[in-house]
Amino acid sequence: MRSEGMRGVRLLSQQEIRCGQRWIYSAGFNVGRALADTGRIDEELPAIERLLDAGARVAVLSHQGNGVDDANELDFVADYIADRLGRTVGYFPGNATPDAVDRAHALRAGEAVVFGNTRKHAGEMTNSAELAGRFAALGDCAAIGGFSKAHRAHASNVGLLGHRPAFAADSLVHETGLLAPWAGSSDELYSVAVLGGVKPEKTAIGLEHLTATYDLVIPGGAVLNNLLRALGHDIGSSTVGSRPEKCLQVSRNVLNRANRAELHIPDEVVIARPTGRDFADARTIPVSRGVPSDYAIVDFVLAPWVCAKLDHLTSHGGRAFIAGTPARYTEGFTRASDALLGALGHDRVNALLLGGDTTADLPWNGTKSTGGGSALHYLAYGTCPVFDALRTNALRWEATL
Ligand SMILES: Nc1ncnc2c1ncn2[C@@H]1O[C@H](COP(=O)(O)OP(=O)(O)O)[C@@H](O)[C@H]1O
Ligand SMILES: O=C(OP(=O)(O)O)[C@H](O)COP(=O)(O)O
Repeated sequence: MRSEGMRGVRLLSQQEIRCGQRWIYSAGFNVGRALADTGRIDEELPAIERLLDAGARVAVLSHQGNGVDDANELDFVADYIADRLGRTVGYFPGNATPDAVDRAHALRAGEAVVFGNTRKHAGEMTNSAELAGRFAALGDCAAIGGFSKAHRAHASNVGLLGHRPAFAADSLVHETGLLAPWAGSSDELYSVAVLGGVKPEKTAIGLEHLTATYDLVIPGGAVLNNLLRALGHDIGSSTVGSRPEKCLQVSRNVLNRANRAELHIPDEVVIARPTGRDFADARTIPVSRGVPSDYAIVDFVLAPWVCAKLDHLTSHGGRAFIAGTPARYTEGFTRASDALLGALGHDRVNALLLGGDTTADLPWNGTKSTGGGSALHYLAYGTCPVFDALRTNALRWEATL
């Protein structure tokens, strides 16, 4: 696979910023009010600060995703940015109305305003050109950050590029560079991918592609649950994620074909009964027994053969990543995750954690990517829809700016 990366993309860092210039800054904060992990905000700060230092007027656009239910508004993000940059940063709840355009026009040189959640609009996820045109009215040129949604062709990151000259923010350059050691296959480095969490990309992209390029794939979360379904096991009320039929199909395909990777299917899983608030009656059972209908899989036990492979990884060195929390870690089911983090934390292992919840949930001081699905997309295809759109945009607007 040839990685397109940032080839042909115009970079914000190489752009001269003029005082008074009106910039739209497309980010992907997608974070709860508790700000458990500020990585997705922090990585945009240097570029936003540079724009403001140069006297630009900056309209920040971002989404709060489907999983973040305690924060539909982004006022707390504006406050956090203001605090970190030591500047006044306003908040305006709308983003595609005449009022929002007025607010953007009222920006003074060197001032930023965070606009409301772009996911409020149905047209955001369908990449409506009409909605993108209304976002575009907030500025004259666009800086595209938000690596965490680079795999999504949405109005606020891809559609916008049909209307304005656009440049990749520093965060996109940083993230694609960071991921390079984990891309492709390697005959020298033993390669381990842990795929957990609940989002369908972990199966549809991660399981589908990493089984072809890595040596060992360890599924957890909904990835494991869908694989167990595909193997005919009863999984009770275990989580299967938002696209179970698609994930079941991918799981069947992977199980029925020859893969480079060995695939860990545990002999034993930890199950518990969801009570609404937490879990009761946790116990370890053989997978073959089937999960009772009122129980869910919350964790799993690494098989002895996979523990031996992890010993090989730590003694010979290699590369590894975790995309998606392997189990219900924050609810106290830490068995598989602790074992995996122990192996990945070894100094011979080049290790990475991917994604918003994964990096917020797990204790990890090593390398992190802010992208979960987007990072898997980039590792699988060597590009993401946002980079492709930025390349097209560079050709179209070459003569301007
Ligand atoms: N077996 C499981 N059942 C239900 N949820 C799980 C399970 N294992 C992990 N999870 C949940 O997955 C979530 C992370 O998933 P996801 O959003 O896909 O990760 P990321 O944001 O890192 O891409 C965590 O909050 C974790 O509680
Ligand atoms: O959190 C995100 O992705 P991730 O869970 O794959 O890390 C991105 O912000 C994308 O969110 P979305 O899946 O609501 O589009």
